[in-house]
Amino acid sequence: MRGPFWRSGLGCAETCGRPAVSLILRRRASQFPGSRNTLSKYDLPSTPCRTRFAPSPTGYLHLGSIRTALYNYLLARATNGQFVLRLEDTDQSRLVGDAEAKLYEDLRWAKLTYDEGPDIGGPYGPYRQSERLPIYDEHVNRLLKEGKAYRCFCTPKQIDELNAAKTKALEAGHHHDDLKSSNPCFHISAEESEERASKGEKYAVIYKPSPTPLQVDDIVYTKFRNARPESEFIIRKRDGFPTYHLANVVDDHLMKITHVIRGAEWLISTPRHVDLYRAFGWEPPQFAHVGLLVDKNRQKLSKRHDAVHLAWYKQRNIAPEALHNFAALLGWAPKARKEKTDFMTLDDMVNNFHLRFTKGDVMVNLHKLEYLKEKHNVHLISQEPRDEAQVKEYIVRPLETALNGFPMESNSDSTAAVLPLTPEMALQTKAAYDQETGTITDLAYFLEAARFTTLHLWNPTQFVARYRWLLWQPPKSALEDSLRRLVKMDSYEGLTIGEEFLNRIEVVMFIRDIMKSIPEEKWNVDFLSQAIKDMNIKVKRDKASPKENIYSPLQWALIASENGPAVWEQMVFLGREETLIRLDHALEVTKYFETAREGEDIEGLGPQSQ
Ligand SMILES: Nc1ncnc2c1ncn2[C@@H]1O[C@H](COP(=O)(O)OP(=O)(O)OP(=O)(O)O)[C@@H](O)[C@H]1O
Repeated sequence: MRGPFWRSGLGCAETCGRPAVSLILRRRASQFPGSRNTLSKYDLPSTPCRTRFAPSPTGYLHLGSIRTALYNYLLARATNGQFVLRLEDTDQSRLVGDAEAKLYEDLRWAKLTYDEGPDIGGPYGPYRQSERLPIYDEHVNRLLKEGKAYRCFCTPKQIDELNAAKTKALEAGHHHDDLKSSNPCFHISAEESEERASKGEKYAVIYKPSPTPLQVDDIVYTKFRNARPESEFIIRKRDGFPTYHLANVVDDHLMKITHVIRGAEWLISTPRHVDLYRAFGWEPPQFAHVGLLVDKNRQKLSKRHDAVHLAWYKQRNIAPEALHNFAALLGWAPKARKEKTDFMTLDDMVNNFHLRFTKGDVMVNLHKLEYLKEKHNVHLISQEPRDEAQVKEYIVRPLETALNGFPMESNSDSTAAVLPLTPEMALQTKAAYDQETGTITDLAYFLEAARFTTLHLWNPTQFVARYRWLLWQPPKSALEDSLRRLVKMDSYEGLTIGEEFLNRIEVVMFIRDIMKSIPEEKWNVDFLSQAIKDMNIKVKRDKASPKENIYSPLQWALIASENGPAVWEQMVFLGREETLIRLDHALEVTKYFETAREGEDIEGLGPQSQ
């Protein structure tokens, strides 16, 4: 439905007064006049602030709205003030059934506790706008009585016709301002207007704005004014509900809100709000219009555009604390340099809060979320005392789920086994992870692996998949598979297959023999790294083959992969006993394949494992 001509064309002004974002997004921050910051505005007020988060229940919370909620929460907490939740449910046509219940659930999950709200009440309730209609009526009547607004009895059809006429007139060269009050209802006398309303005729109420553009003092955008005076705008719709413009002004005033932190899509409408404050003779609150969070197409994250809601983050096991850091840092940063690199708790944020927000849209990059998730994990692990419930929820449980997705091979597994798995080979596994119950029995073991592997715990599935051979499963079937592939090749990296087999057998035997001579007490990173480097020099000197380093065959023998953490780190992690078992096993299995290959019993090497 198109709106009447006297509306400025701002979004769904015809239904609720909420702006269409695309219009606003095209207007970049740098285009806003008077955008120089003044420092004092960034400091926190010395008196308690009352802030509010006022979503509409027309969908679920997303990153953009939760960040706004967080900033308001932080300001209230940082000044010992109050954080108010208000439900802006005046756009009845867009209500989503379970949005309100979900809002409470999401805010609880996000740990953004509010002091007053629709579900808990408070001294300035009700906090659901649909329950405040008499309050808005009272204020609309006041503006009508004072001649600052007038009733429009036009039907939607008439409004469409008026709009069409206005478009035509503009096309014919008439100036926008000349047509401002060409609404016929503007000229209806106060008596007639009263009478028609009292007879039950449906009407909207239109505000007559100030003839000169008004200035907004904004913390982020400093002094802002629109180039033109405001067009007339609706403050009460034909269905009796107020538009956003009226409701937010009346509510913020009556609820004694001192600071309004909201998305920059509202900046352009704020002169209207300031105009209304003036009309009522009220002092406006302090505004801070924060940059919009946008996706890679520069589209505002919004319910209208199906931005991913909080459930997405919950499903990915993102802790609220990680989300706080992620959301807060999109357009704000703590003052102290050191803290920028640290993981912040909600309390840290409260203690470091200030009002210096960045201007302009902020594009959301989810990679940073992974980084913060990892930081949160590190925070959980290193915290003293540890919050065991959180460690369980965000580290242990996801790891167990990942581990259970990769069941350990058993001796009776006939799909891969050529050589029997000795019981000792499952040594590490049994100690750290109980496959029977699917639970981790030694978390420290996994944390240690996460410490020295490059792939951290933020993605446990990848972590476990990549390091399963190192973590809890000897690389038996993987070694066999790689050899099975090798015997079917003609050559391997410049060597014949026979030379490659010989090379592996020689190198692994050489390493194994030296490793066996290293006692337990010298089994540490320093000693092993030196020993392995020395071995490598020796092999390079003695062997004239192109495969003159020991790292690749060694990695392969230990974890059936040529990539991984430094081999000495792996050896220390596995321990002396397990390392020697693995080297023995790699040697045995390579010899076995070499014998079969020489006897050309390639097909008899057993079925391929998955
Ligand atoms: N992408 C965003 N960036 C910054 N602030 C946002 C963003 N989305 C919402 N907000 C702010 O969060 C608060 C609540 O938003 P609201 O419930 O209207 O969500 P919305 O997604 O903007 O909804 P709609 O799609 O209906 O416009 C408002 O102050 C709004 O300015």
